[in-house]
Amino acid sequence: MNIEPILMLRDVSRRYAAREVVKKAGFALHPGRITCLLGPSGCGKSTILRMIAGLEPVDGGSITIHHDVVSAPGVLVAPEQRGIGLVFQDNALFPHLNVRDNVGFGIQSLKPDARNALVQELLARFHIGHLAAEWPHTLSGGEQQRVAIARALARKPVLLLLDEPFSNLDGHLRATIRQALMADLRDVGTTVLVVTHDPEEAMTIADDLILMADGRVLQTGAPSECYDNPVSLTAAQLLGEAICLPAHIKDQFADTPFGVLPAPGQTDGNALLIVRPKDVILADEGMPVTVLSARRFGRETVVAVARDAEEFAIQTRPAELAAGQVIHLQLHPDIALPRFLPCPPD
Ligand SMILES: Nc1ncnc2c1ncn2[C@@H]1O[C@H](COP(=O)(O)OP(=O)(O)OP(=O)(O)O)[C@@H](O)[C@H]1O
Repeated sequence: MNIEPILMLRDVSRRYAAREVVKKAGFALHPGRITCLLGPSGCGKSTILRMIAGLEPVDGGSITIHHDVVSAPGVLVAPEQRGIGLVFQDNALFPHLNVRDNVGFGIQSLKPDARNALVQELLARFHIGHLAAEWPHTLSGGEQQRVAIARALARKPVLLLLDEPFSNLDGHLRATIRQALMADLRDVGTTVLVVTHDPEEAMTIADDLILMADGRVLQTGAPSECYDNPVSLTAAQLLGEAICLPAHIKDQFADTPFGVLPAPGQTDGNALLIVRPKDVILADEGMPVTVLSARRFGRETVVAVARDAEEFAIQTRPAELAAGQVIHLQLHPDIALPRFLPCPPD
């Protein structure tokens, strides 16, 4: 991407006592884009967010906003001087202020008319104008979140950080609230970094993804690119089920349990074939596997199968399958190029 990044992390590390919890992490955030930082619990996501916000120092590497170094060993620009908005999981509204005053809290230096106009604009933009005189404790989780985000945006931050923003919302409302809120944030054009451990959430809302595990950034890129072309088995599994099968590559072709497949540009030798469950179909002939169980979910059946010592799941249309039955699998004809990883993968 040619556009100048708003924020850059270069080789950022963080230690707690002797334990390094963020290890040479690097990525860039670009203006107006929604980026999701995805990784399992404890992998260092919140620590990265706190370092970006200036709430913690870095032990190694640097963070720049536009071209200014805001964090480096011995450098720590104060949070309020970074122009970054941060909304935590609990939203942390001021309980003694109504919605209007919560939103206007950070802009008291503005003249009253300008302040009122901006608050009105944000209340309308985030569909909370009717709640202006309400107290935080009377609001639903989703409403509180809109107030917290409007309050953060009132200071016109260059970047908005959201830490697990949807984790407190009820399951059935979550997707609807998420979709509406992200649409509003897109309309505002703010640059947003969202921390989540939910792959579906990340795939749904992100323009750009950052995949993390064990303190390291594994991969950055568009969600579809990360999903279809994972750089490692760990990266593949962060975004959902990945089927991993042995392959042997020779002269740009791979010998795999699905037969011989094209493998352009791949190095000769043992490799792993990585495919998504959606890329595998039932067929009359192909790779034989034994059904372990079959469970119907709506219009799909999830079939757990075993091939030698490997077990994995595939998705298929409703089919009568019994445990112990041998079925045959092929790769979906629409699959572009199968993905191979060097062996061992990680
Ligand atoms: N102040 C601290 N002192 C010591 N260890 C800490 C501190 N903060 C975080 N850690 C540890 O650092 C690691 C990374 O924590 P962090 O909160 O960044 O992970 P996370 O990916 O955000 O996890 P979660 O999704 O569960 O919030 C964890 O093992 C955590 O226990």
